[in-house]
Amino acid sequence: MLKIGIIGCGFIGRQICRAIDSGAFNAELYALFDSSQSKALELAASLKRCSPAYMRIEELLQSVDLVIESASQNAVRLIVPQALEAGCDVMVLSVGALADEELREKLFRLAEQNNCKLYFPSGAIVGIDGINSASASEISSVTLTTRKPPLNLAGAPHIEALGIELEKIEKETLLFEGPASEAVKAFPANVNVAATISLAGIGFDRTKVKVIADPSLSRNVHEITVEGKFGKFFTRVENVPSPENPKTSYLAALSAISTLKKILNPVQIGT
Ligand SMILES: NC(=O)C1=CN([C@@H]2O[C@H](COP(=O)(O)OP(=O)(O)OC[C@H]3O[C@@H](n4cnc5c(N)ncnc54)[C@H](OP(=O)(O)O)[C@@H]3O)[C@@H](O)[C@H]2O)C=CC1
Ligand SMILES: O=C([O-])CC(=O)C(=O)O
Repeated sequence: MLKIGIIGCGFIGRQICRAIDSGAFNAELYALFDSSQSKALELAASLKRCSPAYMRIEELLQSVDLVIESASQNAVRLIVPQALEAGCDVMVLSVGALADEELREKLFRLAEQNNCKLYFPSGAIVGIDGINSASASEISSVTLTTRKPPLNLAGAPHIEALGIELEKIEKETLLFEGPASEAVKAFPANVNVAATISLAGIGFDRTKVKVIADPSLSRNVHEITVEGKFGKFFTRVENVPSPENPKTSYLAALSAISTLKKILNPVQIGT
């Protein structure tokens, strides 16, 4: 049975643990790790069927088959290379870390050398299936427009660097416009989706991103427009934010759970 280790026991990590704990998967939730040991222990104690152990990273990587990173871009930089070197498959949620070309090439090389799989769930967006299909031919442009309630953007380096007072925003306001390579650094906990789109499509420099704060919204809205030889498509999702971490949409956790299902299931649907 596939042994799973979860790195990061926040909103997404908890949702994945609960899904495995429901008994829906033929997999064992074997180990947890979080920078807060008490958070991981609390999560483990809340589960009914599974009894994952809290482990040091080195021990966890020697014990599991699949590592699910649901922590931070920093965790991707520090832990994912070690996980691949240890022969683990890895699912990455903090995809924005892959804007760093050196890290991206290192991870792809390690995955190949160690015969491991790297999984990037669709996360909080809809349309990755279409981008995957379209990229079998030529894509000419990809644009992501992300709209969030202003306070869901709190703490982002871009907001802090410019001293933007989010609570004073009274109407729809464009806060950022630029390539995905810059967007994921400016908003590392808000537009990981831009990185996933870049990986699937035309890369971090050609993928254009707009981030808009909109006080009339209660949901996190992502729109994608893609044009290429196939024609053109537009997707829009209005995501319910997690009550525990409103920067993150519920759909992102569901997409990780769905990716796990896909990994375990012999029947594959969609691109
Ligand atoms: N791909 C996508 O579409 C999406 C990706 N995300 C990303 O997924 C990740 C998880 O999201 P979410 O569950 O909402 O986040 P949370 O903040 O709710 O949980 C993350 C947890 O991981 C811990 N953590 C952070 N860094 C490390 C580390 N280096 N080692 C161990 N633990 C660490 C945090 O601890 P502490 O609080 O102490 O830092 C926290 O407990 C985030 O990076 C988020 O930006 C989110 C939404 C969509
Ligand atoms: O959950 C969302 O709406 C998107 C998000 O935070 C991210 O991509 O980092």
